[in-house]
Formats: sequence, C-alpha cells, structure tokens
Amino acid sequence: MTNTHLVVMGVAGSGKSTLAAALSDKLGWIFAEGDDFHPKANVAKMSAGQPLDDADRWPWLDRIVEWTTGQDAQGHSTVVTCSALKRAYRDHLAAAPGRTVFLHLVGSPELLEERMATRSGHFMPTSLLPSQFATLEPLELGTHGEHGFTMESALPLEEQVARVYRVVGPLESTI
Ligand SMILES: Nc1ncnc2c1ncn2[C@@H]1O[C@H](COP(=O)(O)OP(=O)(O)OP(=O)(O)O)[C@@H](O)[C@H]1O
Ligand SMILES: O=C(O)[C@H](O)[C@@H](O)[C@H](O)[C@H](O)CO
Repeated sequence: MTNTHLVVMGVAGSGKSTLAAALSDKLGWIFAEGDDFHPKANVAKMSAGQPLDDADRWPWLDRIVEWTTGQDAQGHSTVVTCSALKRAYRDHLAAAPGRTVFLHLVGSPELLEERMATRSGHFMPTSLLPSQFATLEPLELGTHGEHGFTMESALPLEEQVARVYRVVGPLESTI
C-alpha cells in the first residue's frame, strides 16, 4: 500500500490550515501545520513584515520532508499545510517517500486580504500578501506537470472537503 501525502498549498490566508484540519478529520490521515516547522527566526522575520527568501525556506522545507518521511515509514498517510510557493520547493517535497499530491488553494488578493485582516492571533501581517503573490509559481498541471489539483478558496469549507474527498478518498485503497 502506498501512503498518500496531501500538501495543501497556496499563499497566506488562502485557507490551508482550515481545510487541511477538516480533511485530516474526514480522511483519518495524520495532520501537521507547516507553520509549526518554521525556525523561530522565520516567524520573527514574517512578524516584522519581511518576506522570507530561499535561504529561509529551505531548512523549513527540509523539516517538512523529514516529518513526512517519518510518517511514511510508519505507514501513515498525511495532510500537511505548506505555502510551497515555488516549483522547486514542491519538487523537493514531492521527493519524499510515498505519493505526494498537491492541493493548491486559489483566491483573489481582495478575498484573502479581507480574510487575513479579520482573523486574529496569527503572526502573518496582511502587508506580506503582495509578496506572497509575487513569489507564487502556480501549481503546474498537465501532461508533464505536477501531481495535484486546484480549488477555489472562495468555496464554503464543506464543499471543499466534499470535492477533495471525491478525488483523494479513493487513493486510500490503491496500491
Ligand atoms: N472556505 C472558507 N470560507 C470562509 N472562510 C474561510 C474558509 N477557509 C478559511 N477561512 C478563513 O480565512 C482565514 C484564513 O484561513 P487559514 O488561516 O486557514 O489560511 P492559511 O492559508 O492557513 O493561512 P496562513 O498561511 O497565513 O497560515 C481564517 O480566518 C479562516 O477562518
Ligand atoms: O513561504 C512563506 O512565505 C511562508 O510559509 C508563508 O507562506 C507563511 O508561513 C504562511 O503563509 C503563514 O501565513
């Protein structure tokens, strides 16, 4: 049985944590919040309104791969949130054992700005949203593209969960 590792990706405020937690409940897969793997310096940098760069992100991505690899070795499928803004980051994540599937949450800057402005207790300032969009290389689907699918952030959570389940649920029983 091949384990599936679902990476819920997208810019800040696109709804990754909300959807990934609900999917973990629905699928019974182990959940991890990608932000929890950030070195403290990364969170401090973002909190201070400075975007991360590649040098900041690679050690963080390594930690996520390490976690996924450990879960896979125990026979677990997983759901993890990770902005995974660039193709190179995703190729690194996809090199982990098991089957990696990317779910790219896509929303307009206006919608995501509004959601970030109204949520509380999160370190990420709304001012960093433009840099997130500027860095984003959207998931590349198609014949030689990446393995995954996209979904609208604007959809209600229940609809998102139902749609993902239709795609990913059957993978549980494939070899
Ligand atoms: N489908 C949805 N419909 C309405 N509101 C949503 C939906 N999904 C998430 N939200 C709300 O939008 C805000 C951002 O969602 P969330 O924190 O899950 O995004 P995120 O991509 O994990 O953000 P970050 O990367 O900054 O941690 C939250 O206040 C959340 O409650
Ligand atoms: O790659 C990045 O720039 C970061 O991962 C950010 O995306 C934040 O961690 C996340 O979005 C929390 O708001």
